[in-house]
Amino acid sequence: MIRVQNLVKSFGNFTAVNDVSFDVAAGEIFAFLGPNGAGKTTTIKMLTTLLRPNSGAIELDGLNPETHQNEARKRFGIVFQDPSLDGELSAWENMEIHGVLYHVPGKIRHKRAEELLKIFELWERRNDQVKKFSGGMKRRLEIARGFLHTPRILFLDEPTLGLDPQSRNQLWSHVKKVNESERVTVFLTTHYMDEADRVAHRVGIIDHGKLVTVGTPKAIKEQTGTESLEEAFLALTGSTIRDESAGSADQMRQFARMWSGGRR
Ligand SMILES: Nc1ncnc2c1ncn2[C@@H]1O[C@H](COP(=O)(O)OP(=O)(O)OP(=O)(O)O)[C@@H](O)[C@H]1O
Repeated sequence: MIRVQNLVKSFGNFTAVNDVSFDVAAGEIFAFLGPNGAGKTTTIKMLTTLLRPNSGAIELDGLNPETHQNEARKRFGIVFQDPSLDGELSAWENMEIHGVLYHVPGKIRHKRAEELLKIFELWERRNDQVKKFSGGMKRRLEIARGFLHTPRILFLDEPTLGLDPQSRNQLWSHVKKVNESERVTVFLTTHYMDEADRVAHRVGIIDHGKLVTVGTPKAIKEQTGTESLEEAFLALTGSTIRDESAGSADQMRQFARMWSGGRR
């Protein structure tokens, strides 16, 4: 479903993503795990056609996003770290706008919005203004919205950042439900090791732009002789994961710009 070969992205002399290769199978939940600054967001931006790689190849659902950009974009949904909902509008209206932007026909759009709002436990609150929602509810709505146009792949960049453990668990149980019922491939980034361990079928550990290992959480722990991914990370990289607050503020804006024709 996703195939990445020898991907490289440099900013000036600095190589943010350094010769990264991996495959993600259809229907898989794949976690890209690494500390802040490891190169996760840069990789997601390249996969979602927001950034052009210096070199390497990407295939999404059999398509080369460089040559089939519009077709490729229709195949995926994306939820960035920063909120992109309109707080003045209701949950239902936020879903509607997204559906219209993606040209989902009215009948299908409404049926799907209802299903997703129910799965993500927001149906009762569909007519409330989003600004009155809790952080967890807003995240759930963003993810429900990301599924609206029935993407083949959903990209989630640090979706649980800043949420309490209960909201994180709730969010993942909903994502897993859609992943299982629709076989949507989910590519997520996180620096929460425990989360990757519980949620992902397979994990890729990235540090300083290099992919250190890829495998099931179980295999990675076995390979390193450790009990947790936290320890495995330490064994593989010689350092503990740095837990800082991630703060890139411009991704949705960039995405909007990209849709209107510009690209970095
Ligand atoms: N446009 C840019 N210009 C220069 N350096 C950049 C640019 N974008 C990212 N970087 C650098 O590339 C490195 C990787 O950044 P990236 O955002 O991919 O990390 P990350 O693993 O996603 O971390 P985070 O969770 O904080 O977003 C960082 O050192 C970052 O400062």
